[in-house]
Amino acid sequence: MSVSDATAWAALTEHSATITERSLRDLFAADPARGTAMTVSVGDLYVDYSKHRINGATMRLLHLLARETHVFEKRDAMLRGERINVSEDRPVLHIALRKRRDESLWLDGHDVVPDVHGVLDAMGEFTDSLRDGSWRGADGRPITTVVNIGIGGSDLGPAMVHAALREYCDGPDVRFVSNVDPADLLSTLADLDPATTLFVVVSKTFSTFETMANAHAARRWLVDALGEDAVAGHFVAVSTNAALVADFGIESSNVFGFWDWVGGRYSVGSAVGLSVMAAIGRHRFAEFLAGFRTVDEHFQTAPIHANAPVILGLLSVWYASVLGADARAILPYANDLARLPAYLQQLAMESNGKSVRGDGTPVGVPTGEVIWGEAGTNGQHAFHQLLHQGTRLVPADFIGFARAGEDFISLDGATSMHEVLTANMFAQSRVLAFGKTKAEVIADGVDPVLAPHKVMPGDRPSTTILASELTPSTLGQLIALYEHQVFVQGAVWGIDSFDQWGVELGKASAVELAPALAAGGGPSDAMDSSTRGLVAAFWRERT
Ligand SMILES: O=P(O)(O)OC[C@H]1O[C@H](O)[C@H](O)[C@@H](O)[C@@H]1O
Repeated sequence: MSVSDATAWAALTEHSATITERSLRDLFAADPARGTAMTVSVGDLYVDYSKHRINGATMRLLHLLARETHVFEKRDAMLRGERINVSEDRPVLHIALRKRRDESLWLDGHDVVPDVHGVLDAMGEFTDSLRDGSWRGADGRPITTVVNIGIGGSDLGPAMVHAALREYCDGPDVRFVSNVDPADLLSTLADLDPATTLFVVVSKTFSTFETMANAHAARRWLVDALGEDAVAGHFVAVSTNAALVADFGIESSNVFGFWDWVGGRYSVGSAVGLSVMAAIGRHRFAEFLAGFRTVDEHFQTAPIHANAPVILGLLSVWYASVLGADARAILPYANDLARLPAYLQQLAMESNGKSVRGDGTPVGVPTGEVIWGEAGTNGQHAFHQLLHQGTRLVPADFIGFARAGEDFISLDGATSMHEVLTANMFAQSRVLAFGKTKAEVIADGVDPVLAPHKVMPGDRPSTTILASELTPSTLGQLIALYEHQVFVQGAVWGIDSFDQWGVELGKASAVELAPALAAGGGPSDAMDSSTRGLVAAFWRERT
């Protein structure tokens, strides 16, 4: 059944007209307990969804929608290892990465948990040797810098997590190179000594052009300085493709594997997190995985009305598909989470930016939102104007923490900077929701002619996720919360959230075009007139 055929769908569409006539001021006045009732706790995360354009009836209809679209059956099919990634004929088992050693998860008669822990143990031994200095580079000195080379899921996850856990990084310096733009690699290597640098080449397929180009360039940089024999001590790989890693010249003992049932954008808890483990150590990495597990277990067991990823997934469907919101803002009030919006862009948009369902038929309703955002308070001085007074509906996710690792006293000598930061986060969601009427503006003494400019419309929805502190565990919880939210969206829409065919044609087209830009190339009549013009302009500017 297509989502638009569900009984709940017609009911939600009808209900949307009446609920959006009611302001959030009105809804809060009608139910004094709303601000605490419309909340859910999972692990260390307190999730407040009271500032959404919903009431109890909306939630009941959304629950019906989840039942009619078999969200829980689809979740259970994923957990049983069924091949729910239909277009690639693969199971989807990133939750296995977070299982405890004493648990099991059977796939085709084989328990994959011992495999997962075997790789984690190997990662632990390797990263211990980097961290204690016993892994020696070509001239006998310990490694001081790890350079992670990867792109997409092989970069965004480890880069985001490494930045987020800045306060926990006590191992070698870790840097990230992803772009095929030579500027990325050059700027990263500029101040490095090859003898104390180790490269981690991360690629699920080990055939991604950008990663292979950067890895080969890095190899040349190293070999030019230290000779061919140095490669073994300065390159390790993370991949599912052992054969291609061997062709590159990395020893099999220096390869950390994972499996095709881990999607790239769901892989930061696998060996793809090797650089993170090097930075924070294996015990902190275990805490990170335990954080995921807390939310995995909640997703599997919590009833529908108290299941945080289910609630958040259904709310995002409500906005994207029923109320017509095209975008969602991710606003972490934590500078160390500055890369979270980029990470969630891949997680959400590559998963659910689809138009057809698993069986190839059209979805029939708008799907994945445009995800964007910036760390607070920076965004307040840039784009929050549009959120507050613009014409578009952009639900926002505010993410903040009760405690800061380190803090400074603020300007008034009494409040800390972290307290001011958090006050800003609470204030933004409050003003977005409740606004300021024309009468209130005029009551402040504003000239009635100018008052419309200062009216704050309100009724701008948001979720607030408040955690105790940004730690490996709470970060794992937050990521798992979003992973499962994305799952719930895809389940309602009936799409395959685990493939990414939309990125393939662009890659093939770049390969086809590259010779036209290389020596001896140039525009050709076979090209469309725009591409021909661009290639001609490229050559004009070159010569
Ligand atoms: O890890 P790799 O195989 O190198 O893939 C890296 C990335 O490239 C692909 O184009 C996909 O769009 C991403 O989902 C993937 O994470």
